[in-house]
Amino acid sequence: MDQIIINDITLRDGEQAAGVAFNFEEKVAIAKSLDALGVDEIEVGIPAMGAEETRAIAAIADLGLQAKLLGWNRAVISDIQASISCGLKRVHIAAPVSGIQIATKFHGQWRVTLQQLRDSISFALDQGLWVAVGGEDSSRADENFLLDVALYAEELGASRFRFCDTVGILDPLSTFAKVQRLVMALSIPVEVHTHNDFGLATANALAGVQAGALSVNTTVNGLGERAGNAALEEVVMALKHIHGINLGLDTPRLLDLSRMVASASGSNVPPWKAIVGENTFAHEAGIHAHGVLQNPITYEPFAPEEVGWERRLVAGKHSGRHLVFNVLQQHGIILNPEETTSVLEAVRQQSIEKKRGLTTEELLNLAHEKRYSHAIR
Ligand SMILES: CC(=O)SCCNC(=O)CCNC(=O)[C@H](O)C(C)(C)COP(=O)(O)OP(=O)(O)OC[C@H]1O[C@@H](n2cnc3c(N)ncnc32)[C@H](O)[C@@H]1OP(=O)(O)O
Ligand SMILES: O=C(O)CCC(=O)C(=O)O
Repeated sequence: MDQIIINDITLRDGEQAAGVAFNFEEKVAIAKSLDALGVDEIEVGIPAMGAEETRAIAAIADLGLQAKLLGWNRAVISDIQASISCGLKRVHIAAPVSGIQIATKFHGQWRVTLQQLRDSISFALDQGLWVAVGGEDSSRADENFLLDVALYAEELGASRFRFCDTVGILDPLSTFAKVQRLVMALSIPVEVHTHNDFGLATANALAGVQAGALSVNTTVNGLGERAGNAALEEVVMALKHIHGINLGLDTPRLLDLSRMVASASGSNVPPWKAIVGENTFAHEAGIHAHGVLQNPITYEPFAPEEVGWERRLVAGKHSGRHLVFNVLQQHGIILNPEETTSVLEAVRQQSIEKKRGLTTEELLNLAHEKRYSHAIR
């Protein structure tokens, strides 16, 4: 399998999540962090949105980042002009391809859709731009029409075609079949763009890659329209550890990037969120901790340091003797078996009362109390 390109769209589809609005500084900082991580491409936003957005995009274009920058455009010449005025050299041009969307946006006039696509691609190429084309709602499009539009875009000079599962209705098998059909028919690379409406965005993105897509759209934390997009951190780590495709990104930066985007989007990451959630490398359950203490891979798919985390042992309702003994030992307290059992019982009780795991300080206090009560017995 060739090198896979990550085209991160946090600054475009990510920011389209309802209620999310990055300011100038946040957009620039996120672009810099994506670049430092090593993503190949960044879809920086939608220049047609107007002055504030173009100011941020132009500032990002001025940074001289390694990553290639793309502006998102409708198949409308004024959108492309706005991209050019930001200093962008690459444009993504989107056209609806499903009957549903052509009915809504172009009153069912598919010829007009194709004319607008042709005019905007030709205009962009005449201006010396690199052009990618997106088939919006590809997954619900008639497959022959989709293929015709993609071939038409290729013939007009587009350098890549984006297959969009715009409302996230595919599963990995159907994604594979639809993407493979395009890959086999086109000479230009195919990009896969997936949504998480049924929780399948990452799985579908990976299926797209397995089908031959050479480029994947991702967003940090999976931020995006409705239930979001394929999460950057999930796609990158799954490609590496499930499919053996190491993109060479500086993955220990993923955690800080996730926190930056969570803060800028005002959307906290749930603790159980893959890769960047705070429980990803936390172990409370006795059997897990017992295993991890001997060999971390017993209950971890890869080392926490790879993505910026440290492993944590949390004393709580489900803990066992080994965890309690070990955490206290790390703090210089060696308990005998009787004391350990007694601390463990108290941990369970307190955890239920507090409805959370205990902090290290709370565990240490408990250990001191129990030791003292055993000593004076
Ligand atoms: C699946 C996706 O994520 S697509 C990206 C969606 N992102 C956004 O919408 C966020 C940014 N959007 C905006 O700021 C605005 O919608 C703008 C600036 C693009 C357009 O704003 P407005 O002129 O006020 O139009 P509005 O948003 O109400 O309607 C969208 C218009 O774009 C048209 N349109 C939608 N998609 C396309 C397309 N791919 N190509 C050409 N025209 C399109 C619609 O038919 C409608 O046209 P009309 O004004 O002639 O009826
Ligand atoms: O780029 C396109 O064609 C549309 C992308 C998109 O955001 C979507 O289809 O969900």
